[in-house]
Amino acid sequence: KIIEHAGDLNTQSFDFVVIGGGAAGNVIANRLTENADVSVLLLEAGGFDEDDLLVNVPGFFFNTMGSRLDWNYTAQIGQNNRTGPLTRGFVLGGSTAINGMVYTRGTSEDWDRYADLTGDSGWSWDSVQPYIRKNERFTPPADNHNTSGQFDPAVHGFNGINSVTLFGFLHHLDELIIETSQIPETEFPFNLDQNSGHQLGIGWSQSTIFNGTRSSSAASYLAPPFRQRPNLHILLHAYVTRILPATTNQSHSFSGVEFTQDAGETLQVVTATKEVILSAGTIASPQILLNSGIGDSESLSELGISPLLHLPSVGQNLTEQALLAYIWVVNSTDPRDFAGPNATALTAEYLEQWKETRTGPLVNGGLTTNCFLRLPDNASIFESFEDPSAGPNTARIEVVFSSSDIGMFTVPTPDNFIGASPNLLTPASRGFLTLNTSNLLDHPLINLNLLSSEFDMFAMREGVRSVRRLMEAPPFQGFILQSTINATTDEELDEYIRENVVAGLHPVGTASMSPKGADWGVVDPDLKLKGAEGIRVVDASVLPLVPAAHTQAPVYIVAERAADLIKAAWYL
Ligand SMILES: Cc1cc2nc3c(=O)[nH]c(=O)nc-3n(C[C@H](O)[C@H](O)[C@H](O)COP(=O)(O)OP(=O)(O)OC[C@H]3O[C@@H](n4cnc5c(N)ncnc54)[C@H](O)[C@@H]3O)c2cc1C
Repeated sequence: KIIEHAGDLNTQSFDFVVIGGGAAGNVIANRLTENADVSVLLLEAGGFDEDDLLVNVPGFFFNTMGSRLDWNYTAQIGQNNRTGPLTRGFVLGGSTAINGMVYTRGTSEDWDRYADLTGDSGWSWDSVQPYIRKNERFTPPADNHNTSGQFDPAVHGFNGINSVTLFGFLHHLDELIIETSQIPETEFPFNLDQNSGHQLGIGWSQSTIFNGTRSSSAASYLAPPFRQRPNLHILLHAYVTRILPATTNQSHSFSGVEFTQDAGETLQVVTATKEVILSAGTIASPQILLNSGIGDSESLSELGISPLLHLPSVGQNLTEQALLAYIWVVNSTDPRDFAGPNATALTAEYLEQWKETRTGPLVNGGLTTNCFLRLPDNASIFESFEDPSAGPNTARIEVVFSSSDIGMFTVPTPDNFIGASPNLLTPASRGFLTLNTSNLLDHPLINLNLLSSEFDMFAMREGVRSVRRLMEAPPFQGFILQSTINATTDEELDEYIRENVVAGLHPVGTASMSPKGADWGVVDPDLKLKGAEGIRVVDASVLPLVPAAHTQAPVYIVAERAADLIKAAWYL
């Protein structure tokens, strides 16, 4: 059950303590408590309100950024000395309760590369198929339209826990995008299902939405029948500060979890008799490890933290996608087609419709169509750079379309507009995260270091040019009135990009998997912390490279497999 005060727990000892109730943590909590003999305590720093409209109404997701549901981290962008927000969910459900709901698994090449890199064939595309099915339950869209020709049922699961669906409200912009994909010989061909392992081209987007309502990991994996299990305890407002060694002389065996419910005034400790599962996400998981003395010993000592385990890769290899908002002024007076100046007034009307029937413009998530692109494979940049994408069927750029995204953009003009923005999916640049102070409650220092590689700058420039070609396609004639980026030369584009690039909000890699015995990485392919007993990391931080995808589905897949690995290790 869900409780708010540690005093309401009737024991301080559990088989497993899971830190963080986000995408991964809630999968683990659910799967381990399938066995009634296993006790699990899930500690979540944020709160939970099942009826929160900000969470439940898919069309409100842009408003979650910077809200009470956001950790509100600030990160170094890595260009022109700029800083920017790095939104992460601060609520049960984690970032799945505030994200854009886009469901993309990455390509078969992405997963096969994970298998190669870690030396564990269990991470290959073929091997993770059962975990995709355990997670996914494909459901009809909110408007119950006929979906034939919009996805391939053969590559989907219909019996998993988390609902995935197609758009429930059709935008004119999407009609134009799909029309473009039907043009013979087009550079942007139609792809029936971008989650088949082959993602290139234009397709209908899939989203984690059920019956017009967001399906977060809390709504799905912690739905009432699961959260009512007597062996599952969920403690809210529990901010975990450190993981503690089992005894003072056995410093590489960990079992204690320290947390506070009163902003650090008092610290409490619970014990995991089997394992601590760290699922606090790409930012907080390495932060908790560092706070605990697990990281680069020298820099920990400099901060006054006693090093317990020397793992220099903790917080390194931070890999984040780079997004450049690209707004287009459009010739349309239909308020459903764009994020226009009347958005606020319309929102009230749309919300009434949503409340009454779970239909209307607010039932859609962040994307209703996707476009995944390669860049020219014969470009001279490849003479000096290895391709950072996973292979020839994996995109380098995604065009992020936005139509009725009320609240996302500060309206640049009084005109009506849409977004078609390049997102660099497979960056070569790497950032890092370190502690700022030894204060356990301070935010860490996050440097995303976006576009620091010359390859990434090249890819983003070409991404802008690809978007321009797309918007010049015949179906958009008469609809698109004006581009809001005037830069054309490489130099002009670079300057515009440096000034405007933002975080793609899919960071991974700060507690990376690597082969057993490797001299880099933080966890083994079974997600156990290297050189330690009693800790496993299960969340986006373990992905050694970012997939060419929005990251929630990959994290669900990792967590579903992790649950099986844990069960196998303990014969559960
Ligand atoms: C605004 C936004 C939009 C996004 N859009 C999409 C999208 O459309 N599609 C997609 O696939 N992905 C999207 N993502 C990314 C996706 O949501 C994440 O990759 C995924 O949720 C990561 O899962 P996780 O388990 O690693 O972390 P999270 O889901 O972030 O969960 C971490 C949990 O740990 C908790 N926690 C952190 N620190 C502590 C602590 N010290 N003590 C206790 N608890 C703690 C957090 O509160 C949170 O609940 C988006 C993310 C954001 C922020």
